[in-house]
Amino acid sequence: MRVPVVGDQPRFAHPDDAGADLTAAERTILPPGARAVVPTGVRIALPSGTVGLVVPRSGLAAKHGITLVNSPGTIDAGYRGELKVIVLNTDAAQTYTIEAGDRIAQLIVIPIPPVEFVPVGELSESERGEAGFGSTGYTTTKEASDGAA
Ligand SMILES: O=c1ccn([C@H]2C[C@H](O)[C@@H](COP(=O)(O)OP(=O)(O)OP(=O)(O)O)O2)c(=O)[nH]1
Ligand SMILES: [Mg+2]
Repeated sequence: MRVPVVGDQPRFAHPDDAGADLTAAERTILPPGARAVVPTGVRIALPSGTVGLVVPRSGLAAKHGITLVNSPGTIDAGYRGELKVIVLNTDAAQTYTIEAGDRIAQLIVIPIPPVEFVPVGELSESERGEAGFGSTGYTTTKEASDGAA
C-alpha cells in the first residue's frame, strides 16, 4: 500500500516492522505525571478503508515510563492535518526530555471494513453472552467470584 506523505517520516526501522517511527518536531519537557501534545511536522493521506494507530514505543515505556494518553491514537483516513502525539510521563520521579528528532511513537496502518450500525430489537446469541469485566477470572488461583460481573 502506498501512502502519500508530506514530511520526512514516518520511517520503518526494519522492512518487516509493523510500526513506522514518528519523530518529535520540537523539544518537549515532561515532568513526572505531565502530558503534552507533540507535533511531528508530518501529514499523510491514508487510503480509504484503512486506519492509522499511533502506539507507544516499548523502549521508551520500559526505560522511562513514556506512554501515550490516548493509546492507540486514531488517525482517520480522511485526516490531512499534522500528526500529533499525546505523550505522558508515567514516571513518579524522573523528568523526561524529548528532543526534536527523537522517535516518540510509531504508526501502524491497518485495513478496516466498511461498517454500518443497524438498529435491531434483539442481538444474536453467543457463548459469552453478557459476561465480561473479568468474568473468566484473573489468575490461576483467583476465581471468577472476585466481584466480576
Ligand atoms: O494521537 C492522535 C490522535 C488523533 N490525531 C488526529 C488524527 C485524527 O483523525 C484526528 C481526530 O482524532 P480523534 O477522532 O481521536 O479525536 P476527537 O477528539 O474525536 O476529534 P474529532 O472530533 O475531530 O474526531 O486527530 C492525531 O494527530 N494524533
Ligand atoms: Mg473523532
